[in-house]
Amino acid sequence: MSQAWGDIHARIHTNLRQRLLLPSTARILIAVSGGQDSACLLKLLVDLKPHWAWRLEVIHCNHRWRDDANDNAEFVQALSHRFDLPCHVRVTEQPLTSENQARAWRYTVFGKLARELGCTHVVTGHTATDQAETLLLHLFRGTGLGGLGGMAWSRSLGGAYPDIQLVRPLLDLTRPETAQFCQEQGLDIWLDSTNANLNLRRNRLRLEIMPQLRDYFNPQADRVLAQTATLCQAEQDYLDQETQKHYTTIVNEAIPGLAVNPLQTLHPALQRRLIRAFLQNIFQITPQFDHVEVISNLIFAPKNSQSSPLPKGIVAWVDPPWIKFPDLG
Ligand SMILES: Nc1ncnc2c1ncn2[C@@H]1O[C@H](COP(=O)(O)OP(=O)(O)OP(=O)(O)O)[C@@H](O)[C@H]1O
Repeated sequence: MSQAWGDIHARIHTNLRQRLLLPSTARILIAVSGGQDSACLLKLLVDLKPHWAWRLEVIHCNHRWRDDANDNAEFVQALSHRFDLPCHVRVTEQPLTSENQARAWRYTVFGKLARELGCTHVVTGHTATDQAETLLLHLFRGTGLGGLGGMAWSRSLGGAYPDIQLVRPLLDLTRPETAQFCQEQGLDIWLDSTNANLNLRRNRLRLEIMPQLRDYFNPQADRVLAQTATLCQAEQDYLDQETQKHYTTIVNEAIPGLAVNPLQTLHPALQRRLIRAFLQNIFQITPQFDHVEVISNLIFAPKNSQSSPLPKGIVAWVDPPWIKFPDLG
């Protein structure tokens, strides 16, 4: 056993044990695109299977995006058969026009198949590098704490499949590590031609910017950014709870308005969150930073002060003890 294999094997095993990610004897559906991360995931679970007595199955989703999509599916089937695992391929019937749509379709497929097969867990090959890239993409786009939160190690698949857990056992491995693992294991990987397209922001980040961050700023850049994402997630969860706690005291949906006096006593972070939640719930708008600031500025403003217009032409005004908003019915 090579050093790297032993090291990664032990790290995954420890994470599985300490975080209670995948119980012994569980029936597990492994999501495999054929890329280096999910190939690494597949091999690691196969290696660890004797210890945990899992039953493993593989799912590959064919988005029909590329001419070689069928070859990609056959590649995953061959990889699965090499390890004696049943492989299920699902092909989309409707054309998928965006990454988000494709992801939503994949997760429905995962849930449906897991239910059919009696699998309690679906696992994906998301890594610390994915966490780091997502955090940077959100930062550049402009975001609050919410956009900086990382993916969880384990969560319910949700929707129609709340009883099925989505687990990401590789969240503290980096892409360079999964690449090295695949190479040392002599594991063929499927090279997705679209991954080389530098017009896609994530590819630019993955192929050019992340290597520079590792070389010039911190060799552990992926991991420290992923840790930041984890911290942001926890703080986001806490602030969400606090927002919920104050919402009914501050918000009057019938007026509709915000109660100025209790709002004045809160920290600006909570004030902003309450305003955002109010605008979303009452007016179904997704407020930008400036929209929330415009309302924040009314919290200590004199009577009859007005905001500049928000989306849908909404203008708020101060009428103590309320900041009032128009009733759009
Ligand atoms: N077509 C697919 N079929 C099954 N699972 C998929 C598919 N695409 C992605 N996944 C799952 O989601 C995870 C993250 O997807 P993402 O698109 O970030 O990875 P990728 O670049 O396609 O490939 P990989 O992560 O395997 O290197 C994958 O590791 C895999 O577990």
